[in-house]
Amino acid sequence: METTTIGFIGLGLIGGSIAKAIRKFHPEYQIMAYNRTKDILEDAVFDGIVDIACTERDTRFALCDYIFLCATVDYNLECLPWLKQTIRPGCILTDVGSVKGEIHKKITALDMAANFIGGHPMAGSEKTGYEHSTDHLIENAYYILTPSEEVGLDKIGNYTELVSSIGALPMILTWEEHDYITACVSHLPHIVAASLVNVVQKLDSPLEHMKTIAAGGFKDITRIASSSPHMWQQICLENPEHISKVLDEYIRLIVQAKYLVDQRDANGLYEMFVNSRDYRNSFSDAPSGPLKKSFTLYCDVVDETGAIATIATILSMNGISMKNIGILHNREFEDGVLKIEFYDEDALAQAAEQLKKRNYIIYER
Ligand SMILES: NC(=O)C1=CN([C@@H]2O[C@H](COP(=O)(O)OP(=O)(O)OC[C@H]3O[C@@H](n4cnc5c(N)ncnc54)[C@H](O)[C@@H]3O)[C@@H](O)[C@H]2O)C=CC1
Ligand SMILES: O=C(O)C(=O)Cc1ccc(O)cc1
Repeated sequence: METTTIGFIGLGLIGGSIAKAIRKFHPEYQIMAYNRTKDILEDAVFDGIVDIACTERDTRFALCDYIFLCATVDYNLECLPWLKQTIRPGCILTDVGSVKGEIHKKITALDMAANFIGGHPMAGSEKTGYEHSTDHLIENAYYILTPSEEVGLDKIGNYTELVSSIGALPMILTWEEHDYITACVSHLPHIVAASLVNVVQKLDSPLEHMKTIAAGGFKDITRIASSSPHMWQQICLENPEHISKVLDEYIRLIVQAKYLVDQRDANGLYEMFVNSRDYRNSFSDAPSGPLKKSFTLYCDVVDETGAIATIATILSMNGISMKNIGILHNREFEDGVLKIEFYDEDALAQAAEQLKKRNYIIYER
């Protein structure tokens, strides 16, 4: 039986991470890629991630069962007319862009809808480039699929399975739903983070006291302000109506907050914070989906020799088996935490209890 062939146009943070995840879970698949920077392709071949390094408009893309468009939005769009002439009839063409409207409109205009399923992994980082890609970036993250209306159910089924098989959680939405939802939970937060950082820059004195003492809360809420300015510029330009609509509501809430402050409205202010606290606490940080539930805790550790061994010893002395242990560096835990995975809920609860007893700071998700 012929093996599945997957093509990538653009092999940066997201393309590289998807390619690495496919290599991890489907080592037998054939992966081909084109990237503007040749060195990246050479690295990916050297890493064993890519089998075939392609040139621009390489005719070998005709062999692909899936093609992931993971370059910049404008380049992805630019490739479509050529892809229309190149792909084979059964090929699933997909992208990873943060906004879906523009590509769907272009796909329809080019009469390519029978092959196109938009994609958007809801995971990323403020860093870009293949060198920051990992095989676990999209693990346990929602992966939104926006099938074109003309795409067959068999293709949707196959693509959904592929997404699940590489550890992500597929969720099907229309592109309109996608663009409205992400305007609120992804695009607005980036604008808010940028504005917060800019307000400090504007109001701070030459001695930069504000910048110096900005504490954990400020850093948490503005971490995403370090993301790629070019990428977020493009996202805002691609999704202006939805972003403007959610900004209207956000500005209304900010004006209301100012009014409560100006009025010294103790009850109103309290209500505002109670409401946001309770609603935030009701968010699930651990997405549930077709994947097996994972029983994981995160623990702050001092960066010194033996710190991990001490924790491992505490757990084993209490008869608690670990499935996995390792240092995790991501945007949420800026300085790195120890991630410990257990086999079941009971082991997780016991481990949390034992570590808290010894004053370790534990985060459960
Ligand atoms: N960065 C993030 O956190 C997330 C990004 N996305 C989406 O993924 C897409 C890609 O983002 P990243 O992977 O972060 O960017 P990136 O900058 O890491 O990767 C883009 C890749 O495309 C290549 N490229 C750019 N122009 C090209 C051209 N003309 N020809 C060939 N290759 C070209 C670059 O060399 C680079 O390797 C964006 O559209 C973004 O909306 C989606 C989810 C998360
Ligand atoms: O939640 C965010 O905005 C992120 O930090 C990572 C990210 C960036 C861009 C996306 O399209 C999806 C996820």
